Amino acid sequence: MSLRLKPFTLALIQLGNIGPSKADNLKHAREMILKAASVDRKPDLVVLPECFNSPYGHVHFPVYAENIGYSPGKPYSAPESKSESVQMLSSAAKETGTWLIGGSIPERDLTSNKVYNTCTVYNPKGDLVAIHRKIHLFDIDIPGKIKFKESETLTGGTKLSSFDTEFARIGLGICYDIRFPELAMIAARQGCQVLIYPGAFNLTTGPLHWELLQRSRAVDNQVFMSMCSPARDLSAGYHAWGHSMVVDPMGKVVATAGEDEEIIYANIDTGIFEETRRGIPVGTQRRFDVYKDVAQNVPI
Ligand SMILES: NC(=O)CC(=O)C(=O)O
Repeated sequence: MSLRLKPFTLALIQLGNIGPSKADNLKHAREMILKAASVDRKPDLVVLPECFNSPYGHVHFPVYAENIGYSPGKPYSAPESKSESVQMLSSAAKETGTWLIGGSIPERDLTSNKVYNTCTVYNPKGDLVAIHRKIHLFDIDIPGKIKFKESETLTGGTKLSSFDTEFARIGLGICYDIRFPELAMIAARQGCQVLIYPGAFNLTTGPLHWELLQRSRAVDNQVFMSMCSPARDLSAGYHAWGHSMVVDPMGKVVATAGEDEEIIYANIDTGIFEETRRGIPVGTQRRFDVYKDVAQNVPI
């Protein structure tokens, strides 16, 4: 059963200065979380970008990976986690008294020794309440433009993830996951009104696809859709697109960042959510009797 969407304020931290020192990255992320929360109208939910504690690249993931003490099917525990990133995120959420989506970090599962690109989520008491392992790995090759193969060192997650707050049910994904509309549609059908995907598009795909995909997922599912990127750093090995964004259920961009480090805020308005669903009732007009072969895995 879906809980009711209530108005809330979302803050996206388009984090800059992500360099080789994990300690510096964590220190800077912590300062920015405190800064994001120290405004007159404190945000209810703060979000960090994909891979905020490590440079983004398959060679870096195993080197920066931390075990976060997570075993599928077992309860999460931030205070017991030995992960320095989890410790920092948990204490920052508690100190600010806000919900926190901790971007993503490379995570090592000690049982399998596999490495994942993992998002962790904290409530205002600092409890670790949700985890999302990036499901669709970013393996692309556009000749002369960009070649990237996360699967060289990462394993894809196998579970859909969402969490409930007092103001919304929120669906999670990470970056490339947005290209697979099924994930967003299932989340919406499970009652998520807001989808938040930490992400790091690049200078080839970003200009054409970053906004288009977010507006598409928002309109398809009549949800708020948001992606939070690192700032662009042309001295880094991977050049992130930036332009962290929040889109409303009508597909309107309600907040967007530039390329540099920046914190943007968006007021999530329940009126537009209800009006959109009432005015264009696609949620009740679907023809699942006609879409039978969607679930058949036939490559195109
Ligand atoms: N970095 C990603 O996971 C995805 C991306 O950059 C793209 O889809 O384009």
